[in-house]
Amino acid sequence: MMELKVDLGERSYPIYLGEGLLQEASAYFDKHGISKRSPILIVTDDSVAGYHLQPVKDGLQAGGYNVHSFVVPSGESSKSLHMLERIVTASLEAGLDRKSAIVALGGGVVGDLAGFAAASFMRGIAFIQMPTTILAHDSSVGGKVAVNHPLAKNIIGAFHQPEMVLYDVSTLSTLPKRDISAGFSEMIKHGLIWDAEFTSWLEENRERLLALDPQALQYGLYQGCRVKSLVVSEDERENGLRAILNLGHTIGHALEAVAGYNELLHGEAISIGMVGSARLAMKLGYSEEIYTVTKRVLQDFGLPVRLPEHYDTAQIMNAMMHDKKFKEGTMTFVIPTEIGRVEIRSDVRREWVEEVVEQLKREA
Ligand SMILES: NC(=O)c1ccc[n+]([C@@H]2O[C@H](COP(=O)([O-])OP(=O)(O)OC[C@H]3O[C@@H](n4cnc5c(N)ncnc54)[C@H](O)[C@@H]3O)[C@@H](O)[C@H]2O)c1
Ligand SMILES: O=C(O)C(=O)C[C@@H](O)[C@H](O)[C@H](O)COP(=O)(O)O
Ligand SMILES: [Zn+2]
Repeated sequence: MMELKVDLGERSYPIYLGEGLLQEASAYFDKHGISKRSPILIVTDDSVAGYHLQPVKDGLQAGGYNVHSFVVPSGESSKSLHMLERIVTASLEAGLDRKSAIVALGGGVVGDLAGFAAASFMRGIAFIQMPTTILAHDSSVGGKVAVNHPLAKNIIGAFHQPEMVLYDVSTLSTLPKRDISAGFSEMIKHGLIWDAEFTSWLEENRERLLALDPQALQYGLYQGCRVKSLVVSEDERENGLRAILNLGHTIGHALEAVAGYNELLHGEAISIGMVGSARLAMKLGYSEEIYTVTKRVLQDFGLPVRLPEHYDTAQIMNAMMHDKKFKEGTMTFVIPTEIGRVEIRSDVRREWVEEVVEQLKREA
């Protein structure tokens, strides 16, 4: 088992990463003082539930915890106010109180949704992340929790840090192929924004990673979590540095919203968005090499780099105005300046963005 700390003063917490951790959930809950006298609610989705809900429930019940569960349909559409209300109903029916915890067992959708339920129920109760996707090495760390609005991604949310992240990597073996690739999109992002060596390592170890070789996978997840926790520890509430974690997201989030959250997976939209950011970097005078490497590594991991023709550029431009980095009438982009380095730029011209969106439709 490997352990990393997210260093946030009194809100600090550990990320436990290893095989078979879900079977030991009860011992971790004991270690973190989770109450046995107040009910716990596990939120999961209908795919994950089939594999992991019962064993996790059984283990916690055997350890003396009073466990309830709520299962949402799998997919991005569950990150909605409607589903949030249903979780609150389930929490009230199960008798959750201010000493209760909500547990997210699943990928980023369940993590963001259950986390926002924990942040808002009774104005905030304890929250535990049990990630089951590769992408969730990103989403389970850092405390950003939210649901979507039809017009804007993650626009109703909060910062609410978990008590711990219990990352059982043996759950990843049942992931569908498309979600494996999508998960690597955020891992590649962590390399591109922070660590050129890690980016090269990802390229060199692509085959092992895509085959879910346990050693390679755990190293990759550890490095991804490390970058994420370093950045979050510096700037918990995105007053500055944390925005670098948004590489590819200004365009990517707009694509997800325009498509009604049911066409591109988050990791896929971010992949296209990162190629867009590399193209914007060229317009700002940075080298073509950044674009070439970004596109190559994403394509090698089976990720899309081309925007399907039917996406309307004007709609994408409008959706980008709802980005949380859009302030005082100015769009802000995370721009790669070399592999492993990015800059936050507010001097990107609107016509360049339009051109880049059109270029993304012709990406080979
Ligand atoms: N809060 C953050 O900092 C943050 C960071 C990155 C992404 N996100 C959010 O995360 C979401 C995407 O997360 P995701 O890619 O994990 O999506 P997801 O939660 O929808 O999971 C992907 C798919 O895999 C299935 N699944 C999950 N675990 C499985 C397992 N072990 N075996 C088999 N199937 C499994 C799910 O049912 C789903 O169909 C987006 O909503 C994105 O906005 C949040
Ligand atoms: O944790 C962050 O900060 C990130 O930007 C990580 C992103 O991968 C993630 O998709 C996040 O939810 C985006 O944040 P948002 O504030 O743009 O909604
Ligand atoms: Zn993301």
